[in-house]
Amino acid sequence: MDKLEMEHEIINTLCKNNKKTESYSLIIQDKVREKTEQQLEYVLSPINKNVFLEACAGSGKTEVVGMKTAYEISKWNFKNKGIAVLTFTNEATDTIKERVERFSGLSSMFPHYIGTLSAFIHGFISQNFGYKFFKHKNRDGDKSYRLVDKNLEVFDNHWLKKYKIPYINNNAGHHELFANQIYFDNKINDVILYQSETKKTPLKEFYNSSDFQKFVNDYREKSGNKTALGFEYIKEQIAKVKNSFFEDGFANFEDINNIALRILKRDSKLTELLASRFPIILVDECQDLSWVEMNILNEFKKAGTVLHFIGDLNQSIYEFKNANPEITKAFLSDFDKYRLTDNFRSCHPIVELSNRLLGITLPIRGLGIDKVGEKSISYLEYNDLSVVTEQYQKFLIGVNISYEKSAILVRQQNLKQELETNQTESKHLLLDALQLWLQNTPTSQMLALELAGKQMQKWFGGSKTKKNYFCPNAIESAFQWRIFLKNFLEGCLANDRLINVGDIEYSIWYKNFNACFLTMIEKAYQSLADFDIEKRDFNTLPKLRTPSGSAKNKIVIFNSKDNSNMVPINTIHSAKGKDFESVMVVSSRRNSGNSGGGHWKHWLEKELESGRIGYVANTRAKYSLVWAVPTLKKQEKIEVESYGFKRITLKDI
Ligand SMILES: Nc1ncnc2c1ncn2[C@@H]1O[C@H](COP(=O)(O)OP(=O)(O)OP(=O)(O)O)[C@@H](O)[C@H]1O
Repeated sequence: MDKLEMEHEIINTLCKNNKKTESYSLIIQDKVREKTEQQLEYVLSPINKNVFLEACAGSGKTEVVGMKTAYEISKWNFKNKGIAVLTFTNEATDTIKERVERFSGLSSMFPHYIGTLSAFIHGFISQNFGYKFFKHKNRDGDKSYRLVDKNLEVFDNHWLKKYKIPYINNNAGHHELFANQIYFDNKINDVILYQSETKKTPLKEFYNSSDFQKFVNDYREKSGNKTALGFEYIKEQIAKVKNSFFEDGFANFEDINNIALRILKRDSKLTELLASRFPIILVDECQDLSWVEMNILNEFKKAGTVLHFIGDLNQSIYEFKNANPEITKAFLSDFDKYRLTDNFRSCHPIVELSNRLLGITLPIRGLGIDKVGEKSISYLEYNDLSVVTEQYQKFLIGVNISYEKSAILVRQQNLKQELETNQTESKHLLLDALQLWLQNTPTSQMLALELAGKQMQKWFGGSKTKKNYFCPNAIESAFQWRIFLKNFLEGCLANDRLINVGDIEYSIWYKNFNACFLTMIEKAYQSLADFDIEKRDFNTLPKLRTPSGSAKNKIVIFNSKDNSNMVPINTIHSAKGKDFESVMVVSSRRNSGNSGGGHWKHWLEKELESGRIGYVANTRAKYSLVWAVPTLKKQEKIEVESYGFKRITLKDI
């Protein structure tokens, strides 16, 4: 079919319902005619074949998925089975629903389903049938699972104590863990011990660690049993706790996916039933599928469901949840391929640069307007991060792009916080911490804890870094340290003389503070004492002295930056799927191994996730892309400029 014939077919199908008004038909005609041949070809792609629509950044795939869905459901004749369109976020679900409603003229989607993949897996599989495969106490006829977050802390959820994981404790360099913090990883066939997104340890690794091996060997020596505490035994003991967690009707997010996969693998009849309920499944942003999610969909495929995957493997940035573009690519090898290679969002220089950096050889075209000419790709060197935002804002004024339509993107939260908070060094740590605590915003309170921690560690001793709010080495729980700081600050707030600082001198505040701080620190310490290796006598602490030169000055209220008139700062992950007229991607200062894709050199890595992280960031920009990088050496400058980046000079800002 040529373009005209394709348009005709789609318009006729979408408008065939007599009830549809003339204005609706006109909108549909416009919308269909503005589509490219590639876009129309996908809308008309067969739904009896597995298809991969490889859609480059900015290619309008959301709209295409919406039109495809509307086209198929306009032809649909079944009442008891339908198409499932699966996304990864509620926001994406809403956008697709809105498009489908607009293109189909329908307001009820039944028997079709548009929703997140998680809601689909949980709602149609695990919550309905999990109890058949795992023991479930089935209280009052409720056979579902209550989802318990992996990050839920036992501190204010004492009920979790019942599910404490045996053998995992501080002796082996680990915190206590509870059943909500462990899950099975099918891909590596091992249990994962979860402490945080950056600290997940496979059980085998934990078991073989020198600390744990020492514990095992000591035990064997003491008990005279040379085979005691073997790996399989420990694993079984852990499984017992996990099973009782399930039995009581609890599960974490990963468990729910595992339960679904187990159901589909064990019960082919049920899988066939589910596959016949959803004979077609479309997955938007398929590059974000984790290993287990892909295997769940594979069970549907084996039972007869046709899969349409839509996405961009170059934007695969969820390694931490086990999403791997190589595995996705292998899975897609027998799918029919369709492509969208026109980027309508970004101007050509930005598209060309992004492709070159990642080594993309597809003929992707940048069709967005080129509004700022040779300033489309620029770099800004910094010595001092605190002035970068201001310089970028001046640059934006120069190229006539508004702050609201721009974004500053960073890889990591800590860089975001650093850019958001006031960089002027605080001289009056506790006084400033109290003022910030009173401001009661997440950012100001984080900074308050940091300042309070910095002062406290001078008294406690032993902390080297500002990580965990300067938690001293002798304190075994960084979490309890945070609580202690919070309790201390809140204790101070009860004292009017410490918070009413208008028109008084610093020396007076310090005098007031010294008069009462002992009581407050002792009170806050009560909850920390159990986690402190050292014994403390706060009576021996020196009094806090007014920093020299400020005694007779009136107190100036410490302020975190007023963020209301600033370019918003986002992490790259949270900017996925969005676009901005100008984007400044800020590189971390150092190219250390653990900056996880945060340094500009990582964005030049073609084969690695860090390169894709850079790609996602770069392709958010429509007219202007700026890299803020720490001052470059001569060779580095040559390298950056070889990609076409133009240096932003003082005269630009
Ligand atoms: N055929 C077309 N002609 C003109 N503009 C189009 C066309 N198709 C899509 N667009 C526009 O291109 C822009 C980019 O679309 P969209 O944000 O849906 O891209 P995307 O494929 O989801 O990108 P990404 O994967 O990078 O997030 C939108 O403003 C959309 O309206």
